[in-house]
Amino acid sequence: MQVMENLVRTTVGMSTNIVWHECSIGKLERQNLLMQKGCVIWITGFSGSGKSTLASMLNRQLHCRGHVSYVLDGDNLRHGLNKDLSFKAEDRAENICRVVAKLFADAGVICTASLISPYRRDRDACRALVPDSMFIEVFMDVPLKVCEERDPKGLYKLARAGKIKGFTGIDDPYEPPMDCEIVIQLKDGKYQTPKAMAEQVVTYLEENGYLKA
Ligand SMILES: Nc1ncnc2c1ncn2[C@@H]1O[C@H](COP(=O)(O)OS(=O)(=O)O)[C@@H](OP(=O)(O)O)[C@H]1O
Ligand SMILES: Nc1ncnc2c1ncn2[C@@H]1O[C@H](COP(=O)(O)OP(=O)(O)O)[C@@H](O)[C@H]1O
Repeated sequence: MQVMENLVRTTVGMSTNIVWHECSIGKLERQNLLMQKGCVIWITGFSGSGKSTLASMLNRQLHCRGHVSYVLDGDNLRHGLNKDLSFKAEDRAENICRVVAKLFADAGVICTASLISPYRRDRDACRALVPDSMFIEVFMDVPLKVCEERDPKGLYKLARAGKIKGFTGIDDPYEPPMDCEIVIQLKDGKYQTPKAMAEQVVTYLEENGYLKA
């Protein structure tokens, strides 16, 4: 690190001689304008567990209440920003840490990231990137058997037939959270509707002060 005329030049990774610029508008001002607290809602679970369904319904509910929200979906990110990444463990880790949810949350947006994110250490690394209490981890506690029966894209069938290698839950691991903010699970022995799942998350946001400045 070098200091020259009040400018601090530094090196981060491969970026040399870079200087951090402070913005004149801070997080609190953005929060007051939007009347909400930016945060990351991180939805993790098997393929077919309902991550995208919950993300979509949740964002519809937030939008209807006048909140600014955005969805980052693993499948969608892999169509662009993350298209160079495979499903091997190190690429899944890179896939997750490249997710720009932190920036959205800093901008004041309620940002939903919906990714399998199978490894605990990768999710914890993401949590560590955002300030305290801005990271809300949601676990889709849906057994593999149910996800496999749903199989809306036919991927489990292909994985069972050995046509997709390293498929989460079949021949690749999934580590459920040990302690997360929200667990979506059976209620009265039945799966909740997408509307009820989204309401559970909205209630959490309301009770924890995210839906006001
Ligand atoms: N090998 C393997 N394992 C798991 N999933 C696979 C695989 N290959 C392709 N797909 C499809 O990719 C979607 C998951 O992408 P993610 O970016 O969320 O995965 S990860 O977080 O990097 O593990 C996942 O989408 P969802 O069903 O929405 O979870 C699948 O459609
Ligand atoms: N709460 C639910 N009850 C019943 N079916 C659901 C529910 N949530 C999702 N599904 C269905 O399960 C399948 C997988 O959902 P999806 O949201 O695509 O999962 P993921 O994003 O985790 O792969 C879809 O066919 C969807 O309609």
